[in-house]
Amino acid sequence: MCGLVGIVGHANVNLELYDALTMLQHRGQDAAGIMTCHNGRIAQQKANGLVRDVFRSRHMQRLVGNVGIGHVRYPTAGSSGPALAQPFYVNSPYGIGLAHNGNLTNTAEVAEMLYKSDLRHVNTDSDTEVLLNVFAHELQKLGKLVPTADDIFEAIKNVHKRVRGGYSVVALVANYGLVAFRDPHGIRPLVYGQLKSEHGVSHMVASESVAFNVNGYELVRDVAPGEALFISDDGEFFAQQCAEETKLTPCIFEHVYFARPDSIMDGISVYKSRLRQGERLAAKIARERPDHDIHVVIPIPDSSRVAGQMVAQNLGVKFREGLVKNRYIGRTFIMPGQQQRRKSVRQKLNAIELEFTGKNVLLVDDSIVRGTTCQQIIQMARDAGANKVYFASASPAVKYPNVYGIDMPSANELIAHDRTEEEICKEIGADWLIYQELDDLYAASMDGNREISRFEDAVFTGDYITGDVDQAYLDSLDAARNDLNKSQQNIDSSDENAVIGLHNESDNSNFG
Ligand SMILES: O=P(O)(O)OC[C@H]1O[C@H](OP(=O)(O)OP(=O)(O)O)[C@H](O)[C@@H]1O
Ligand SMILES: NC(=O)CC[C@H](N)C(=O)O
Ligand SMILES: [Mg+2]
Repeated sequence: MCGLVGIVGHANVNLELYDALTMLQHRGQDAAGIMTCHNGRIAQQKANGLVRDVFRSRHMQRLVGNVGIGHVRYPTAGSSGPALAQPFYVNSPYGIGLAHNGNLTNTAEVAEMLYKSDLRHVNTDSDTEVLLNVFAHELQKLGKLVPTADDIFEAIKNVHKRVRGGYSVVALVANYGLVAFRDPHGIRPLVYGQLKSEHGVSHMVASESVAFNVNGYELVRDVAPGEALFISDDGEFFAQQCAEETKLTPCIFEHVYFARPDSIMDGISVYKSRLRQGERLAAKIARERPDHDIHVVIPIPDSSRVAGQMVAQNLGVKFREGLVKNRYIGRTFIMPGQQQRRKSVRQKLNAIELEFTGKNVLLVDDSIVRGTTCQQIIQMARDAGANKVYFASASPAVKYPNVYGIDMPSANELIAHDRTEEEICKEIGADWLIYQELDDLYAASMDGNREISRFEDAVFTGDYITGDVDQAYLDSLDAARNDLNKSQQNIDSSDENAVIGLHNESDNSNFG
């Protein structure tokens, strides 16, 4: 998952972009980038690392302009090397920078068309570079020296016809303004907000509404599936539906894990959705184990805290923070390799022994994906002297790959793939395991927005809503991105002879 932001303001927007990216850091820890435009000149800084490490004051001084975009990256295509950090840039037409959250499912075929029919060169394995070139080509075809909002929307209509998958996008068109659009299913989130001041209205588009809060912007609405926004350099706002068929089908995993609880997406408070997940999970536990002997409920920080509280409250059992999180370690699930993930769980979480010793403990997590976290935490609970260790997941078993922007490419790496619940329970070393029902997970989110009748839920069901994902595609994704191959790609990309971004700064040192 990546995080996006785009702003059209009245003065330099670099600091607002930076603050927004820090609020979106949980969506991508691999690389960060900001691109701004002033008097037709584009400036950018992007590199591997966290937001606080990538941008120094000397970069901020150069990132001038009242229009800009920003990105934090969690790779789902190509390596995690610096050449694939976003935004991407193309010089023709106009000079366009683009950042993307999601994943295209027909990248290979579109890349081939770009080369053979559109005569465009793509220099990396990034699906985002492909997406940018499709947008640029469709704009170029219109042959306008000065594009109107309608021209931009026309180009986006053609982008929707050519690409498949999940994509929320922000783009900067030099001298003209900010563009934002969302795929026809609205798989990845995108929200629009405003700040009214004595200078007029400033506009912001972002992955999550928390990016508005830090900057004092008000959430106005979600960008609709298939819809595009264009905000000109001088703040004129245009919006148009650009897809022929649309149906809001947002990713349910945002509500389980990815989004911050203080965000509101597609009209749903993520916090309330997680509270309801906890209520529903407690009800299932009470049904299945009316005479349970749980002494204490302990959440696995961070993401399961909210659901965990409701599980405890509704079961009438004590809630205790028995695991302390090291605040300087990031999210483990979105780290690129299994070795790094495994090590991070131990660095990140530490048990308070007295909450475990001699007790029957119910550990609650939001999800079990590869099983890295729960296996280690269950062992920690035993080492701390727990009597019985039960485990509850606030989402159903994750059995199938994700192809729309979450890096779960390989079914074989998922602990629940081809295993029964009993086998999973044994594998993770728990005394008992319970999963949320899919209907209950749905209800927890739908109660926040009754207009949504379906979520993108393929990791639980294997049903891919874009209709183009077949076994051959899943096999090729697995081959390209399983942990072993990915680590090789990442070694290759860190080689000093590896391709570096053509428009990158040569100096990415962190001093100054
Ligand atoms: O089964 P696994 O492969 O271990 O993946 C699932 C775990 O990973 C995530 O935590 P993470 O540490 O990434 O972030 P968090 O602090 O937001 O919970 C998620 O919340 C689960 O705890
Ligand atoms: N997680 C994402 O949204 C990834 C965006 C894009 N596919 C990349 O790999 O850079
Ligand atoms: Mg977690």
